[in-house]
Amino acid sequence: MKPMRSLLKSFQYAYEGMRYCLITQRNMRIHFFFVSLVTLGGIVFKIQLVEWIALFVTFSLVITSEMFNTAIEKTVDLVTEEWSEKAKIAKDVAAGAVLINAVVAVLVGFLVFFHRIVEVLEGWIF
Ligand SMILES: Nc1ncnc2c1ncn2[C@@H]1O[C@H](COP(=O)(O)OP(=O)(O)OP(=O)(O)O)[C@@H](O)[C@H]1O
Repeated sequence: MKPMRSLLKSFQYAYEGMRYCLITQRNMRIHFFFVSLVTLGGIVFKIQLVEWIALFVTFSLVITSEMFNTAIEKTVDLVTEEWSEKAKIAKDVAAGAVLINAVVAVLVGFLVFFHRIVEVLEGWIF
C-alpha cells in the first residue's frame, strides 16, 4: 500500500474505533455530554488559557481511558466469555482507571468553575 493511502486508512480505522465507542458505550456518551457542557461553560466564563489546557488534558484522559477500557473488555471477551478471576481483574482494573480519571476531571472542573459560579450567584443575590 502507498504510504499516503496507508496513512489515510489508519485514520479511518481510528475513526471507526471512536465511532464504535460512541455508539455502543453509554459511559462514553455521558463523557461527551459533560465535555460539551464544560466547553460551553469555558466559553461563557471566558476561562484562561492554562485552564483550557487543564480541561483538554482531563477530557483526553477520560475519553482515552474509556476507549482503552472498551478495548480491554473486548479483548477479554475474545479470550473467554466464561467466568474467570483473571478476566474479572482485567476488566475491574480497566474500569478503575476510568473512574480515577473521571474523579480527577470533576476536581479540575470544580477548581476552574466553582468560584466563578459562586460569583455569579452572589451577583444575583446581592
Ligand atoms: N468473564 C468474566 N469473568 C468474571 N467477571 C466478569 C467477566 N466479564 C465481566 N465480569 C465482571 O463484570 C463487570 C462488567 O463487565 P462487562 O464486560 O459487562 O462490562 P460493562 O458492563 O460493559 O462495563 P462498562 O460499564 O465499563 O462498559 C466487570 O468489571 C467484571 O467485574
